[in-house]
Amino acid sequence: MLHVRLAPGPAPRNLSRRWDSSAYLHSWCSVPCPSRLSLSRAYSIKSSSIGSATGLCLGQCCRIKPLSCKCKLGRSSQPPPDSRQHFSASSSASEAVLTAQSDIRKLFVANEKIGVLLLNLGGPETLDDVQPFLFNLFADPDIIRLPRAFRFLQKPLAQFISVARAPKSKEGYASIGGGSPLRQITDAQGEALMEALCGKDIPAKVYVGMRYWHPFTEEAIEQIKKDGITKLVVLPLYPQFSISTSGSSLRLLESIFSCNVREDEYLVNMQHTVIPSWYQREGYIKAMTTLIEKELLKFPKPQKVMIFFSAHGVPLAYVEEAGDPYKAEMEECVDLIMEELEKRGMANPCTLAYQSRVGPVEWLKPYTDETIIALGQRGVKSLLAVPISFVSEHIETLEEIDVEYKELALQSGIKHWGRVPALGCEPTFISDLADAVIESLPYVGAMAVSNLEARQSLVPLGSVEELLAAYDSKRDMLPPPVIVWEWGWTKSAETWNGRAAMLAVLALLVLEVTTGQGLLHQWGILPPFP
Ligand SMILES: C=CC1=C(C)c2cc3[nH]c(cc4nc(cc5[nH]c(cc1n2)c(C)c5CCC(=O)O)C(CCC(=O)O)=C4C)c(C)c3C=C
Ligand SMILES: [Fe+2]
Repeated sequence: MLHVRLAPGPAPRNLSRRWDSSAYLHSWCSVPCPSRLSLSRAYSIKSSSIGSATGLCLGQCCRIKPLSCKCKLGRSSQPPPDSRQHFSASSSASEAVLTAQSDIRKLFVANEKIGVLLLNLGGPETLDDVQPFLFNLFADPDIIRLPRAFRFLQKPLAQFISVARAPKSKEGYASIGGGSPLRQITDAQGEALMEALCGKDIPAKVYVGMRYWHPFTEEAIEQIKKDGITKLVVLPLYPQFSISTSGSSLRLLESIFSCNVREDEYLVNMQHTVIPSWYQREGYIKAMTTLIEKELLKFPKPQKVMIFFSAHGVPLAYVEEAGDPYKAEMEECVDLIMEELEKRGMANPCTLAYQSRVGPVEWLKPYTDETIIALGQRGVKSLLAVPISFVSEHIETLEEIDVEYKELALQSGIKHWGRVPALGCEPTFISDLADAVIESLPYVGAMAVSNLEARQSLVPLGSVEELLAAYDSKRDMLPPPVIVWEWGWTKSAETWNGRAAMLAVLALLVLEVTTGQGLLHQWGILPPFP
């Protein structure tokens, strides 16, 4: 069990759009926001161990030598964590600012070395990387949930699916230049963040740890260790929390820490804090709104444009069975952006849908492709696509949205199409990330220092731990069956066909693994039977 100190959560919102997966269009309603897991806080834990990554120090100004850094101390205008508010609520003023300054100054007096670990998904850099990258992704139990009895099949199944999917994926990566731009963009964001922190008088080194490709999180932790970082802020680059993204990376960190706990004194003394999600931050919301505003103005009639938020989907069971807050956070995020747009005098209609589903199970609805067709049928003529779940350009913006969905939209009767670029290194956004890091600093190691049990795990008590615990307790369960059987080529039939195919694949794999004979061995995908 961990001790964790939570910063106060966002103030309750009293304006909320009612999101209903059966409806494509949403309207304002004055109902209180439903209670939900609030993860948008900084959690402090003293970790038992920490380790590696790619450092991005830009040089002179940001060297991890706080006292000789040319950054001036005491200019920070960040409120301390205890006084943090939801951005639409008013924040208390100068007293809070002073407390923050003195908290942060204390870190310098103690001559700490501050590190920021950016967590991201990673992407194949060449076409040859695609299949091994997919293997890493599908071998992650937070991506493919096998029943406990079938866990031994996780890797053979990952091998099978990655080989089967690689040709289609390769086509996609080939069409965007032969690889994912994710590493380059994330590195650039890391550099920009380091500069922004330095500009706010916080010398820190930024590391990038990817989940499924280079630079891997393990490498980042090794580098952090080599650099002797003493206080680490863990910042997943996903605005909204999902078990499948930030959750998976945090679980990996947890396992790295607990593997090292007995043998590594440095990691035992390392203190860190996690910022699990930050979709509600003022700078992020404003930066997104500004990007949307700019693109709207490119349409012939900006006020008539349907703003079409397209989020990466997750299987429905993550939300409904495992308590993933992803959908709730996504909906609130869209509400906040739309509120900000309204404040700026724009009252466009909007829609939220989910893209990029993979495999035979049901995913969050409405689906992006079906929604585009429905909007076309309803006579919508102008559509502005807004990728909302990720802050870098990647295959799903550059290929799926820009090519596939655009084509579908034009075929569906939409005449004017636009797409909002991903945030990348947009200055307001980067500056806000730097603020998030600074606000979390006083929490680093604040609560768990004297708690031995805190050394056992990264995932803190409170919302995140509850969330992951709930997920763990359900992860053996397959998604609920489709209860109403419909005849014909329906979604229900598709789902059942998919499940039947999945079971058949599993049965074949069991046979192969137990007998050592079959196609996968013949093709050299599985090693020869001992
Ligand atoms: C918030 C963002 C993302 C969520 C949630 C997410 C869940 C999720 N993804 C898959 C399967 C695949 N994802 C792939 C690539 C990929 N996914 C995201 C983001 C989220 N995924 C990113 C940023 C990328 C990398 C893109 C790049 O430029 O390299 C892929 C590989 C690409 C492809 O073949 O389509 C797969 C497969 C699942 C199953 C899942 C939830 C369980
Ligand atoms: Fe994905």
